[in-house]
Amino acid sequence: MTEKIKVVIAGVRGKMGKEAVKLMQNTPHFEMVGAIDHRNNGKTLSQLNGFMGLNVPIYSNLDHCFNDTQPDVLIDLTIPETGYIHAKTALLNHVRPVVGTTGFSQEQLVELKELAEERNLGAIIAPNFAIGAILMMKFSQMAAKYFDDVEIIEMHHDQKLDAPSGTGLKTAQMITNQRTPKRQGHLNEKETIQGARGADVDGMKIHSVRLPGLVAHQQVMFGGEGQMFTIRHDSFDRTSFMSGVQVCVETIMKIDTLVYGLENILD
Ligand SMILES: NC(=O)C1=CN([C@@H]2O[C@H](COP(=O)(O)OP(=O)(O)OC[C@H]3O[C@@H](n4cnc5c(N)ncnc54)[C@H](OP(=O)(O)O)[C@@H]3O)[C@@H](O)[C@H]2O)C=CC1
Ligand SMILES: O=C(O)C1=N[C@H](C(=O)O)C[C@H](O)C1
Repeated sequence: MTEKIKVVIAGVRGKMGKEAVKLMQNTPHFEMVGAIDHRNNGKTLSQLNGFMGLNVPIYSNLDHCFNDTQPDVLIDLTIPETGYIHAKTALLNHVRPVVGTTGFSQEQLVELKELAEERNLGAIIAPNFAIGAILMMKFSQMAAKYFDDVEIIEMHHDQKLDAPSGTGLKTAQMITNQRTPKRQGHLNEKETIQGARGADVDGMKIHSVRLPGLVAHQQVMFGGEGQMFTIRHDSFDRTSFMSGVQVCVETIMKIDTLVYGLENILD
């Protein structure tokens, strides 16, 4: 019998955290050994609303949690500043981080990659766990070879902290690998209200929409002579992310470097 993968989840009370806990319960080869929650140190999950019967210890301090529970993997679903500290602390404790939290800087990604490689540990930072979103990004990268003019519109719920979204930023980076930098729009274009034309990556634009009712949506629009090509993905429910989380937890046990983006580990 293969051994179970022992997992700690940070951000358990959050929208993504709750789904990740269900994934643990429904996956026989995963075992949730601890939870990180800055408000409920010392309790067990079963003492919180919505986690009936789950006798999992809660910690606010990662070092204590790792020392007591000896996990293989940390899944982080918190906020940008905390997610970065959690990923770093995990690697320093020989625990492999699967990070869904978005909003990391380029410097933070480089630092975590160096740390993972120094320690020969797997680490995955996945701006989007949904397979449809990965395909949207890959197809956008393909299309960018033929269209230089592109605008990314990412749309999320209004509780989101980071803008642009991790997915929007990753899409722009993937397109940049194919597209010759080009300043889009009219040469003399002027914003009469700052920000009207969106964020700029090598002359391509990213627009962030935040509205109640949305979950996670993105469309990538390519314009050419007399034509428009639009690639769109919608996550209507956070269950859409969970098969990707599962693949990450399984894969991270077999790699010894940091992978940024699920597209790099899917067959
Ligand atoms: N990669 C992907 O596919 C996806 C990534 N995300 C990302 O995942 C992250 C979480 O999203 P979501 O679940 O919607 O957000 P929520 O706001 O619903 O959940 C965040 C959770 O993190 C907790 N938290 C905040 N600070 C700390 C801390 N210092 N220590 C421990 N826990 C902390 C919050 O607790 P409290 O409420 O008490 O502050 C809350 O329970 C975001 O960065 C989001 O962008 C989201 C969806 C998909
Ligand atoms: O905050 C969210 O909700 C999401 N965050 C990720 C992102 O920033 O791209 C993934 C998904 O879009 C949902």
